[in-house]
Amino acid sequence: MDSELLNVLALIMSSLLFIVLVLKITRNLIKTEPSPNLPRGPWKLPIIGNIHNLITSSPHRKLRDLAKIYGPLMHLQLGEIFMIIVSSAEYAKEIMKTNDLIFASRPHILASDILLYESTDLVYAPYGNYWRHLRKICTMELLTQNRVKSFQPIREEEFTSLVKIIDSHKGSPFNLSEAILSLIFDIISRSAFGMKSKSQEQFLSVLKGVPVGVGFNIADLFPSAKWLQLVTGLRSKFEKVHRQMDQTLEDIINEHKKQKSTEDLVDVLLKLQDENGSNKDICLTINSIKAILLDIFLGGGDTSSSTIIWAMAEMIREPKTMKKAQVEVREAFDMKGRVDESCIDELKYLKSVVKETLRLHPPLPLVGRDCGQTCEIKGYHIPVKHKVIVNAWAIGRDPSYWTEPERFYPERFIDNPIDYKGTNFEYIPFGAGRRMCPGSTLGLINVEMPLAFLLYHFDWKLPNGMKEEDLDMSEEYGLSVSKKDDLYLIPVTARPILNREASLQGKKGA
Ligand code: HEM
Repeated sequence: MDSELLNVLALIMSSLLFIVLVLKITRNLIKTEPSPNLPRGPWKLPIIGNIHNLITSSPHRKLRDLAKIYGPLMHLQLGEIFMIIVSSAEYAKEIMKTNDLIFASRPHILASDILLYESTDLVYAPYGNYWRHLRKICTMELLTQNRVKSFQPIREEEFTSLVKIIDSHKGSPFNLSEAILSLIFDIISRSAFGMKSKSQEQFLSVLKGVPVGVGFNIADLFPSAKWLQLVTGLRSKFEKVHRQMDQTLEDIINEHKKQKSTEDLVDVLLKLQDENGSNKDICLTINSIKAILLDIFLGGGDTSSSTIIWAMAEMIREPKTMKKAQVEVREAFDMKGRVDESCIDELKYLKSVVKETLRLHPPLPLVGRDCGQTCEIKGYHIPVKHKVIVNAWAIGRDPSYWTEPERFYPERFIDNPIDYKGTNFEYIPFGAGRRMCPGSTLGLINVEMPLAFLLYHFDWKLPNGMKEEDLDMSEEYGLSVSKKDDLYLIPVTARPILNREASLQGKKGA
């Protein structure tokens, strides 16, 4: 939770003590109407409700602890906002499948209004014709299997140059977190915007300043108190970042209008804008294009890079797992002398490593929806406009579905039909239902391939004689939940990178 929030809370709390006492006395004197059967929740303080229950930097953990007491469907009040917290696969299915249409919009937040062009992007657009139109563009044009495949040369080039950089640091501690973050953002920006340019570098540096804690900040919890947006400085922070990002996107789009190069996502969107000129109902404006590009950039970058780092951190703590993954990758690619995407489906164990990483560390642990219409879920009353948060992280660690849930054990996914499609509600790292992530194909290839490269070319050791169990696995909330401390590892080159000609000759000889 934000530090501004803590300051404001301290003020509110002290002035509330008196009110609480008065209310406690009057509560017993006034007879209330029988309330509908709302899910249970912790006792609520006046005005702040349950904010004090959530003072922690890891809301998904705190919410799981509360759900252990109050149940898998829990009612909370955070300031002016009423929330239903879902912490079991059964209730997640009720929200994301049985009643998916009722919960098809997302909660309204200040950040998306300012940063994402009044929520005209795909992630935050309210459910309706406009959202359907954007979703179609994403699933049929921008993020299709073929489109993702078309970016293969970009990925291979970037992975190869990463291996060269790591090789030049062999034998000494290397900041893998930093290198992977910039690798993934380079790949996404080259795929979305074309070749790297001056404005892209600027875009990346601007994004590093995006304020964290989106969704649980004080301005979102007291939306009617607009002054809070000013006092906390949140509005001006968001507006500053927005102005910088907007200028960068404007430059990128203008460059694309002038120059014709290999087709990237900006070109596809501009083409669709021309074709849609006659469709007055759904107009793809330049701002919608910018908003979609931000979804791809923000949605696709941090999620993949944090998953890669969690996977490497978990494997370094479990040397047998890392060895097993390395043996598999090396057996698959030793004949070719290099890693390529054509064999990725053969890497069953590596895929299980990624699945297990996403079970323990879903980059977006809390999936937000809005209740569009009063309804009943298994006998509980869910009022319209309540926010619904599905705790995908807690569900992925629920002992009712997972044996030894806290253990990193990729073997659990071998010969196990559970997949990412959002039909197994005990495993929903990409969400489920109509708002499910449309970028899973791109996201997964951007995780699996770099891991294959890292495991094929290098052995890895912890620096300074650190023991496996001493590696700090603390989390940090940002655009996604990532490992708090950068992961430093010592690379030992096991398979030096061959130049393309040499590897092709090796192939011919074989
Ligand atoms: C490891 C990688 C990723 C993970 C774990 C992930 C996870 C998620 C989750 C949990 C949601 C919410 C789903 C729901 O409400 O049911 C989501 C939505 C979304 N994701 Fe991803 N994502 C990843 C990569 C990507 C990539 C690469 C892109 C695009 C390039 C992307 C674009 C989006 C968009 C646009 C939405 C909003 C969809 C809508 O509301 O209709 N994601 N993602």
